[in-house]
Amino acid sequence: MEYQVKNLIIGFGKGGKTLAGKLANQGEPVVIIEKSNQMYGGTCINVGCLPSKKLILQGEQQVPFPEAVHDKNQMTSFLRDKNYHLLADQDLITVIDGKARFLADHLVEVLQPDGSKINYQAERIFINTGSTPFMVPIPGLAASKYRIDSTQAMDLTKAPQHLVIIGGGYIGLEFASMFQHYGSKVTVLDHNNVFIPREDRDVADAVYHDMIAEKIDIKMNVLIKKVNQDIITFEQDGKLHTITADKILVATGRRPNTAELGLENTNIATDQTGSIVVADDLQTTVPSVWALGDVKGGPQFTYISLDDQRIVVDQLFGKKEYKLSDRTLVPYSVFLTPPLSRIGLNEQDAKAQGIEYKLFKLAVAAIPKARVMNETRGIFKILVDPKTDLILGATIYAVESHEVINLITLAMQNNLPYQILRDQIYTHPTMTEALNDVLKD
Ligand SMILES: Cc1cc2nc3c(=O)[nH]c(=O)nc-3n(C[C@H](O)[C@H](O)[C@H](O)COP(=O)(O)OP(=O)(O)OC[C@H]3O[C@@H](n4cnc5c(N)ncnc54)[C@H](O)[C@@H]3O)c2cc1C
Ligand SMILES: NC(=O)c1ccc[n+]([C@@H]2O[C@H](COP(=O)([O-])OP(=O)(O)OC[C@H]3O[C@@H](n4cnc5c(N)ncnc54)[C@H](O)[C@@H]3O)[C@@H](O)[C@H]2O)c1
Repeated sequence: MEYQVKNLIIGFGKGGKTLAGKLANQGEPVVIIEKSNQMYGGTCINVGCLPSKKLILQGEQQVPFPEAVHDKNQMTSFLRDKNYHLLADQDLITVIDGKARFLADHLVEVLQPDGSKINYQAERIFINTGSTPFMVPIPGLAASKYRIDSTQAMDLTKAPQHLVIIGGGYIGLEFASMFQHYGSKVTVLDHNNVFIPREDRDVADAVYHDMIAEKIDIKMNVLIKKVNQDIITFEQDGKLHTITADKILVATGRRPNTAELGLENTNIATDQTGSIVVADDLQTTVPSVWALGDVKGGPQFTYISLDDQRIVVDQLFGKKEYKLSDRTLVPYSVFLTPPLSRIGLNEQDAKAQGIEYKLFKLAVAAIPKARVMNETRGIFKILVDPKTDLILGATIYAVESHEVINLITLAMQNNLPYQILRDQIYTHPTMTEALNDVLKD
């Protein structure tokens, strides 16, 4: 069977689902294809941000792990159902279960769960297929029955006694902190010789020492030689070591979901990482085929996928002004306890780029709300341009930093001098009000 459609979206991720709603609001019909009925709404709500943050919070609140997993599952199934109906209940939107694959530039085949196939010839195609965990080629790792990914880690029936995590990036550190709260002994193995290398050393040292103080074992500069089921052999400082794990969580990055998309049948180009190559307006190398979110490479965050959708909508229905190159400020938060958040430049970037800066720094212990919350660890660092008074960047390692960072981003985005944040009336007691003090000359 072959259908002609105006808009075809492959993947029910953040960008794709939001775009589907916008297209329908413009009176246009849309077909959206999703390969798994457990993934309506995409990675974030089902197996990514929201379930992990729910488990992190419940771990901090000392909820027993099985209960926390149960609550997490209730939340994800509620959100999945809500997301499905938000689209499927609209007259102009058709949600199709099935795996999509290109047969030609504008021709897509969908393999449905019952084995039947439908073809769609589409005027416009939007690829939003996300990413999948990348399996490092360590001998024996793929065959180990102790190996899990982040999705499986969040569905365990009990917290492992000894969790070994390969990779000390976002997932590795967030899950290390989370499982430590559920009572697991946690060891993190990372091949980098520097811990969280993109951060300033004083901040990284503070995070490292706080994690070590919580008995999380972090081993850097590690070369993993082999995995024999639950035994991991690695080299560090020229010596061979072995450790035994109840579970081995592989958190060594995620790669775009392009391998099974049939792109070899098209003129859609990918780069050496498998990411779809896009222009500044997010069109691929085939006109009227766009890529949004993780699948196009670059930062892998839900809010990037959402913002990609803004670029596409602006091309289709707006002033055609908003482009990828306009997105210069992207904040992030690593949800440790306490969280580490960042926007713009830090000291090491400023020095490397020869940018002059004035540094404002405050220990979290000086903030009343931190005392109220019994979480006095961490630091605020804000860099300001001494000539213009504009904020160059901020790193906040502090409880609630994931909220405060958004206010600083807003100030930077709107070119507000730092004095505006310094002299603002803030509610009390809050972590935000620390900006009154941290920015004092
Ligand atoms: C454990 C974890 C925690 C995270 N925490 C955060 C966080 O706190 N904050 C944050 O911003 N980001 C976080 N992320 C990253 C974030 O989840 C992703 O960047 C984001 O979800 C990517 O969205 P997307 O729109 O690109 O695609 P996705 O949401 O991944 O959607 C892609 C969809 O396409 C479907 N699909 C794939 N191939 C096909 C095909 N051939 N045919 C049909 N359908 C297909 C998939 O099933 C999926 O539903 C986290 C990720 C993980 C794994
Ligand atoms: N809070 C958030 O926004 C959040 C949370 C979780 C995930 N995410 C997203 O998910 C993506 C994937 O997360 P991730 O942690 O898997 O990837 P990552 O790129 O953040 O970290 C991967 C880590 O694995 C290490 N590594 C790679 N190969 C290794 C090897 N052979 N041996 C030992 N260590 C090795 C790297 O040095 C790095 O520290 C991230 O890029 C992030 O954007 C975001």
